[in-house]
Amino acid sequence: MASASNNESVLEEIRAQVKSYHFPLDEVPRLNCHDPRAERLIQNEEPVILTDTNLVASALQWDANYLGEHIGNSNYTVYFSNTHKFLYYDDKKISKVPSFVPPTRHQDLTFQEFLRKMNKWKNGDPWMYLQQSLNNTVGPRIVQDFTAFNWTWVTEQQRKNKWGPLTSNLLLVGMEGVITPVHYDEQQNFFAQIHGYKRFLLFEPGMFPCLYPYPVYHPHDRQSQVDFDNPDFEKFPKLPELRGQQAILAPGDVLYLPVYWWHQVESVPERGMTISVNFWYKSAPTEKVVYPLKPQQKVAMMRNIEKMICDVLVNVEEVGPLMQSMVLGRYT
Ligand SMILES: O=C(O)C(=O)C[C@H](CCCc1ccccc1)C(=O)O
Ligand SMILES: [Zn+2]
Repeated sequence: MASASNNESVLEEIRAQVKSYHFPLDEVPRLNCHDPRAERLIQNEEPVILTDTNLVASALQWDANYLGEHIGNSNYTVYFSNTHKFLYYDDKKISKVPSFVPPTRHQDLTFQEFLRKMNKWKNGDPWMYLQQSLNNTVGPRIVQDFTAFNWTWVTEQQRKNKWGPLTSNLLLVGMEGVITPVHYDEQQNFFAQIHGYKRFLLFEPGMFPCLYPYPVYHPHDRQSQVDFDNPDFEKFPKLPELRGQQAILAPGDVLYLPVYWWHQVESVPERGMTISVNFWYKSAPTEKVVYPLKPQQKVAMMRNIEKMICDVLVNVEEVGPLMQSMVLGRYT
């Protein structure tokens, strides 16, 4: 296990190597999970990198060969992209947008088939990203490692923060350099880094007006329309107001990624393949509404309003014009 100090020096090296963007980035605090400041950040639903949780200590031995040997021969969803970006889309919403062209393809492969493709990958081949919820088809050794996760700590966090049930653990195995573009999720997330280095760009929910998500009915619902590598300031005039934080995760680190917080995830280039497991929890129900509403609550409300208008109008082409006639010249 790398000592804390040389983790810090590698992280410093990576901070110097990673790409900079048009917006400023502060550093997400990196704290020992026993530090009361860490607890307070989690209670305030703010991101924090937690060290010494031992959440996935039993998996720190995982690498491509270990997984190839022990994970079993069931199928895993492997995404393919002609670029290093993997923009997620919801298959179930494609019917609503006939012109939609999926930016990635996916195939079910055994882990061993995935590894074979990885080992013979050459420039010009599609990029690959394995993304699959862990299930009971994994081999006994992986079950043992999974059982040995620090469930005491994470379950205590779930209880203290009044979260709902754990909904899934997504296993992520990415080639170096792959990127999941900026989006938000509707669940609380403890993101555990197991192998390799991942860089998160994080933006608070209140940055919604600067990130221009696709319509709720669109297959890219919850994803930003903005391409950080080619920002269109005409189409997205509030983009210059964007500012965020970055979190670089080393093996063993756990990022608390609060619900509704925007994030882009990069497997740091030239640092090898990355292996991660996330822990998605249903968020706590709103007990007592307190005014002014939090940005997260406004996002949830906007989503409900969009969904209702889509349901009533049926033809999604009419949604924009209706909302514009409601707002333009009246609220603007
Ligand atoms: O854990 C998270 O929330 C992440 O975004 C991690 C991210 C992959 C997530 C893929 C995905 C994106 C949108 C909807 C469902 C699945 C990565 O590590 O590349
Ligand atoms: Zn996400």
